[in-house]
Amino acid sequence: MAASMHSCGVKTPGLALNSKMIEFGSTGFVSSARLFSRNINHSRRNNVALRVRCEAGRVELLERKDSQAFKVCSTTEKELTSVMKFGGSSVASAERMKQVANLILSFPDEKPVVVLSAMAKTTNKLLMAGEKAVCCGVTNVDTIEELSYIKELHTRTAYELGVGTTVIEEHLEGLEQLLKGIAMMKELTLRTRDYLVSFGECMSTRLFAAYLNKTGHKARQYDAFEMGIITTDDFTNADILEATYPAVSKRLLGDWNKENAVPVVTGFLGKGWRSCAVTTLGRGGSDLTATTIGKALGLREIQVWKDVDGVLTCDPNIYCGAQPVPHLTFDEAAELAYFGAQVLHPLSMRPAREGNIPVRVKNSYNPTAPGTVITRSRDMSKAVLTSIVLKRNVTMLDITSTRMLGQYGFLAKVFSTFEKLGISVDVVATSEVSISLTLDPSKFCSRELIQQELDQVVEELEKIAIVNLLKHRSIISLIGNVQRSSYILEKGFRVLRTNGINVQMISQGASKVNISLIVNDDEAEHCVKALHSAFFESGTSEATSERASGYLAAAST
Ligand SMILES: Nc1ncnc2c1ncn2[C@@H]1O[C@H](COP(=O)(O)OP(=O)(O)O)[C@@H](O)[C@H]1O
Ligand SMILES: N[C@@H](CC(=O)OP(=O)(O)O)C(=O)O
Repeated sequence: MAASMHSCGVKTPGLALNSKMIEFGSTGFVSSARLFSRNINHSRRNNVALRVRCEAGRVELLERKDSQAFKVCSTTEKELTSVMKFGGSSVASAERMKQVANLILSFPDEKPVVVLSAMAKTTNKLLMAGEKAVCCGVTNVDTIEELSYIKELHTRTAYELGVGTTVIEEHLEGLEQLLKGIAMMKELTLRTRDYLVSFGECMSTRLFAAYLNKTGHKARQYDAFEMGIITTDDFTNADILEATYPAVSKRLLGDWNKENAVPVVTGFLGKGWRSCAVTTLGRGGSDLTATTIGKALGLREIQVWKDVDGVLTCDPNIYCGAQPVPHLTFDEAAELAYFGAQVLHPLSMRPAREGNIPVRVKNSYNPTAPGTVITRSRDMSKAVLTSIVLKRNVTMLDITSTRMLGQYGFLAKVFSTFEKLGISVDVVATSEVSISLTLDPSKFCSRELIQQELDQVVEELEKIAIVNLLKHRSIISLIGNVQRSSYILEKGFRVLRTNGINVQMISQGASKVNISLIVNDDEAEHCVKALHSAFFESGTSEATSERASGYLAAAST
């Protein structure tokens, strides 16, 4: 289809607006066709927010936020269209960076904001180098193996990309200086840790932008902490603040309108609003950077490019027969990420859901695979189980009130203890006098503090209850259509019983997309495999759920 544009006046009740109408012809025009097929389009220009419906070649105005003159967003104009985020696995080497550049350029109608993570392994190596620097002495910093690895990787990549090392020299020198500082101080604070890992994203984006420029495609590198990503000062796990959205929009759109250079932005990083220091958004945080930018600019789509064919039915490291899930809702994806599926950052769905922007999870190693599309809603009529997620090494607490039945305030007292100690709870099941809940050790302040904090929790709770602390448990989350929870539970428990597994706690989240089961760590992988085989390989996956419907129909008669 071809799109032609002509000016017209769109009249809506109470508003006479100047706009353009898009008409579709009959020859190929990819981006307009996409606009057409997506049906609803959002546009933000000159502080005017529009919602338009594109149907039968016409653009109908649904909503606008003020009464100034505006233009309907047209893909024939050079507007930023999407975010394309590439994780560390996608930019692991010069060869991979070249392929990613080709991939981006293979969508000539896309005008993306590119978000990059650090080159694969870099973040872990930086953290390791920091740990070693604490105790190796200033004079030995240059012998730290991880420092040599990072220097060698980035220098080689610069040469192989043909961009020279000038763009990263300052950072490589700065990194060594920082490690010497850590060695001198003999300590690595959370704040320093964030500054240290930021070198990874700062270097990958500089190399990539330089490569695009070298190949004749105008690009501009941005450090997120200089570009308006404003966060809390919770180093290593900072939250994005609202002020980010207008700041990012102003900066990126302002520059784009002036110079039309592809923005290449560091994922994972932000700037603490009080400290003004570099912060990070938690491991895997580049996904959150991508959705935040997508929402800030009101873009059409957010793409996160990984090394797998989308979100899979379970972790492929647990079971290699995991299959791609074609469609998820924001709620399902958020639950899946929160309960441990490494593929998405736990908070990354929030901005996408708020902006109602579809997120597409794609494989940069296999770009033609359809991937997973994540949207606000989807057809659940055939959905049973979508994905199985495993979170290992959780601690479970059984808390039984020492008072009589019917005592009010028990739950409040228990939860106020967690609030006081700043510890978050994952899964909860309650009766009138007892509570079972799980705590995620990865959310404790630091590894060394885990036992100390646990002892403190138990000590506090023992003032009002008998406490039983159970370590080395796993949460298996069944993400799916909880309208079919009885069927999922019946089948799931049958599988677990056959395999001799004793479930120690069960909880169905208020989100209604997740049933969580707690089992011993050493049984968990086996459970996931058995459940996967029963739900996805014996004809009761989403694609073939009729038997489930049949079961429900039979059960209700
Ligand atoms: N349910 C799942 N679906 C897809 N990938 C998963 C799932 N659970 C765990 N993974 C792991 O997540 C990895 C992708 O996430 P991540 O490493 O953060 O990618 P990137 O670094 O490219 O952003 C995959 O390689 C896979 O091993
Ligand atoms: N480099 C950071 C941020 C990130 O998002 O990485 P990735 O996209 O490779 O998961 C990390 O390793 O946590």
